[in-house]
Order: sequence, then C-alpha cells, then structure tokens
Amino acid sequence: MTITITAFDRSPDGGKGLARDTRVRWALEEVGQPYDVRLVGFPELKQPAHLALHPFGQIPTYEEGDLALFETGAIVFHLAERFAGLLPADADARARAISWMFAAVNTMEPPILDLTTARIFEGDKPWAAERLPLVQARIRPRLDQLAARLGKAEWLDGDFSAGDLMMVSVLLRLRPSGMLDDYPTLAAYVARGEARPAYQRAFADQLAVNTRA
Ligand SMILES: N[C@@H](CCC(=O)N[C@@H](CSCc1ccc([N+](=O)[O-])cc1)C(=O)NCC(=O)O)C(=O)O
Repeated sequence: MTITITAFDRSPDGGKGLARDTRVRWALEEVGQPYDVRLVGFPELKQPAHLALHPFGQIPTYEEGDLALFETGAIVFHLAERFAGLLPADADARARAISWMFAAVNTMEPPILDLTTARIFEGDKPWAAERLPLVQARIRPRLDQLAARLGKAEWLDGDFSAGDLMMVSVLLRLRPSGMLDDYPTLAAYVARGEARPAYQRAFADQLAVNTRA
C-alpha cells in the first residue's frame, strides 16, 4: 500500500534537513520502504484538509491506506513495528530502544527547542541576552549525561535503532548553536548517524525539494 508523507514545499532552513520530515524519510529509508511526498506550503497547513490529518496543522503527516498518523516519534515507531531494521527482535532490547525514542523527544528535545526559540524567535527581545545563558544551562546537564551514558559506544544500546535515529535527529537541531562542538563524543555520534546511507538518501531527497528550480 502506498505510503505518503507531507513535507514543506519550501523549508525555512533551505533544505538543511532540520525540518522533521527528514527523520521520517530517514526511517523509511532504514526499513527500505518507498514513499511519496505531498509538498505543502504554510497556508495549506491550517486548511481543513490538512488539519484533518494533523490536528496541530504541521508536517510531517503519514498516510498508508486508511491510516493517517502525525507526530514523528509515533510515525517512526509505527514503521519500526511494521518493518524490520529499526527495533531489535529481543523484547527487552526493543523496550530499551523505545525508551531512547521517548528520551529523545521528551527529555532532550524540549530544552533544545527552547534554545531555538530563544535564538530565533526571541533574539530581538530586550531580555534575550539575559535569558539565553539560562536556556543553555538547562541543556548542558542533559548533554553531559547523554555523553556519559554513550561513552565510547557506537550507538546508545547495541545495534543502531529508532532510539538512535530520534536522538541523532534531535541533536542535529542543536548543531547550528555550536553547543555540540563542546561534546566531541556526541558530535561523532551524530556524524555516524549522518554517515548512514539511509540518512544520506533521506537528506538528499529533502534537499532536492528545496533546491529545485
Ligand atoms: N512534535 C511534532 C512537531 C512537528 C513540527 O514541529 N512541525 C513543524 C515543521 S518541523 C520543525 C522545523 C521547522 C523549520 C525548521 N527550519 O530549520 O527551517 C526546523 C524545524 C511545522 O509543521 N511547523 C509549522 C507550524 O507549526 O505551523 C513532530 O515531531 O512531528
């Protein structure tokens, strides 16, 4: 059955892969599933047709027959459940990998998104300079703890999993701030994720959308 996702027709980052369709494209490539992309512009996001797919008027969405999903973590988990390649067969290892998926979106992503907000959307506010270090101070302990847990391992828990895919995707959002440079083992972890052929294909496809004539 055809899989269709939605993505920006023009991503504000110009195709640097920071928009969240990239992580769904990556998951689809890791499990070897072909997919179509329906490109949408910002005005369309808030129209009834798209809101019927995504109650918050965002991308990406995922359609497969009568099934419509939103929320990248849920979409990646659905793919990992349906197809091999993103979650281990062993039940305990699978459960641990799912913990890392939740940790990515629930523990690591919120303070990192707060930094994006502080830098991009609040940078011109009179209190921006005072707030920024507070936001950064909330990220650093998480990066310290993640780096301590990862240690010298290649991935977070054995083989590459959906937990790593989500965690690398979240850490990629941090890289423009320069904070990741202070954590060489995490920067190397992210680079390993980006070096995966599946990620390379996903990144190239979203870049092509944003650099087409
Ligand atoms: N929790 C949801 C969040 C989805 C989301 O934030 N979607 C964004 C695009 S990805 C977030 C994003 C956008 C742009 C960049 N960029 O660098 O240009 C990076 C990330 C969106 O549709 N925003 C439009 C709106 O909310 O009205 C998920 O994981 O699926």
